[in-house]
Amino acid sequence: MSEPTFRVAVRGEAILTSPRWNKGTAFTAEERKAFGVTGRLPFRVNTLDEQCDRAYDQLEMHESPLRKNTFLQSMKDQNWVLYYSLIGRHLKELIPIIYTPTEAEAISNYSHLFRRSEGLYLTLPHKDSMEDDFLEQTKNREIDLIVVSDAEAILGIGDQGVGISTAKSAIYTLLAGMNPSKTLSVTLDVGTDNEDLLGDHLYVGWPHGRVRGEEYDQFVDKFVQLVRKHHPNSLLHFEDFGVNNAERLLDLYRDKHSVFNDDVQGTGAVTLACIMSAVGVTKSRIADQRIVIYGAGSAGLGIARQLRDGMATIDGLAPHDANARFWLLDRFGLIKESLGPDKIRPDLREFVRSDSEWEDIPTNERGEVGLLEVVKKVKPTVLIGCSTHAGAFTEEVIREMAKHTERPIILPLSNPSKLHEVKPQDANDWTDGKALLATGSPFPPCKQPNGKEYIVAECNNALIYPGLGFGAMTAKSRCLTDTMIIAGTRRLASLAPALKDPDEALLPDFGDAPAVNFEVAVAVAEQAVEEGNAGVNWKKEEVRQRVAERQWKPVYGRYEYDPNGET
Ligand SMILES: NC(=O)c1ccc[n+]([C@@H]2O[C@H](COP(=O)([O-])OP(=O)(O)OC[C@H]3O[C@@H](n4cnc5c(N)ncnc54)[C@H](O)[C@@H]3O)[C@@H](O)[C@H]2O)c1
Ligand SMILES: O=C(O)C[C@H](O)C(=O)O
Ligand SMILES: [Mn+2]
Repeated sequence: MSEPTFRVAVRGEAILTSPRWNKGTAFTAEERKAFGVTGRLPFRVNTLDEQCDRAYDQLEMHESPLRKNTFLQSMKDQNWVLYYSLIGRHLKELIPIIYTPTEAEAISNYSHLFRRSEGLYLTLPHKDSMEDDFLEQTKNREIDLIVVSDAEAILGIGDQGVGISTAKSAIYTLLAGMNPSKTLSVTLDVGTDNEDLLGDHLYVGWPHGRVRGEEYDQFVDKFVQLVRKHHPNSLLHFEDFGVNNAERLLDLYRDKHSVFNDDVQGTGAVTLACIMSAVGVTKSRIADQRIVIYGAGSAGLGIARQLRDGMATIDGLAPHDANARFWLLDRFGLIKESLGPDKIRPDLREFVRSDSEWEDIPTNERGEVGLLEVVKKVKPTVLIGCSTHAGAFTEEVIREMAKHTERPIILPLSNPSKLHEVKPQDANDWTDGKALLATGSPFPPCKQPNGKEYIVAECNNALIYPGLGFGAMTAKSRCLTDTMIIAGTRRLASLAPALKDPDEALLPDFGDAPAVNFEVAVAVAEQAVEEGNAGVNWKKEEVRQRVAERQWKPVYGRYEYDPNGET
């Protein structure tokens, strides 16, 4: 690959403190002179490889994953090329450090680990100056992607006040090649109901109860309108909003802007790909599955809808018949009619079971039907957990499921790892190695009764969302349609190792996540072209090359000083 040349306007101390332009010891002698930093750097010029070796040695000195996370975060603040190259070279080892599970620990300690601000913080008491604050950071910038979170439901660890959007956008760069200078991470700080944070004198967010209702809606709307006005072609990615806002905001804005909710749509898509792979192993169809979903929040609903749509588009089942293949449970047990509107969100309506089916089934003292009873009656072929309830899939539940199903498909998806509904090794042991497993965070392989190892796939939305977003962005699509998402999902499913060998993992390895997300992006962009949503004039045959050309790679390139160049 030939080295790109950049005309850069930043010089002196400013270039050394710019994570976008800083090369540290890799500035050449000519560049040091041109940018006025000869006296600010030690003599030796290093290659990027040498810098990565040094950085990796330094990383190794930190023992705990959280300290490694902090070290890498500092490196991101100093030098993007080095940060992304280092992680790219040790992807499998370092994704769990910057992403799940370690990011959960980093976010819950955000105020104590805080060193340097990153991205944009829009705080409710500053709502009147929101446009100025927004423009201060974004004017004259081309922005392709905005990741926004109000941090109400961070992974499974709940309300964190300020948090996750930066890790999610770093994953876009690492796994899809999104240019980091064209991404913006936004925290909408509307307060927090987390008492620990409110009582912590070091808490850096707005120390106020979480604002809800009309005031919240107006605040979010003001932000979305700014995005639409100033960056009409950007993709707006919503992350970890609370269950009462996630789907609602998606529905509100999906016709007006290219929006994507990762917990609903990204999780739905990766899980559909995983189930497509699993039914390949069991030689059945998605439409034949009986699916129990434990935890009917954003992820649970997104998964139910995506699998239901998969039954319809892939197997031709009528949507109504497809709905009947699902049993959803939440904290009040099985979602059935008699729970009433207080306990059933309106968006769950299509999956509510009728009471008459459950009349003779034992309940608890509150009249709720628990998971074990549901498994006994339904005899599910698929059991999915997105409840944040660690250990909910007990030995009794798993053994009961395995009694009726030759190869139970079991996906404990709650993150981080400690919140998984069942440990994969336990599910493996309790099913005599028959379970087809995937988890939300990385786990080591299971030891099988026959002495072999079973690789547990990581069914995490990061296997697909970067590609979905990058595909839509490169094709300049006005929206990210359901059909584009299905195209990406099918492409991901087609890459599943289990398709070639049923003893292999249900999804591709995370070490291959960049290649996988590239394929997803190509499929999404092809679909956008085909359905007439693309804002580019590409033929379908050229999409692959065009997507590849637009990927940002962590290489330094040559710099020439130009006072009118890039900043
Ligand atoms: N693997 C992935 O890619 C992925 C993607 C999204 C979410 N998740 C994980 O799924 C979990 C849920 O995320 P979400 O965004 O849907 O959150 P959410 O807050 O929208 O939903 C959680 C749901 O679980 C329910 N719940 C809580 N305790 C329960 C219990 N004891 N029994 C039954 N239901 C219970 C809640 O009432 C809520 O409806 C989190 O742990 C998150 O990390 C994983
Ligand atoms: O962030 C993740 O690891 C996946 C998912 O979006 C989640 O909320 O758990
Ligand atoms: Mn999430």
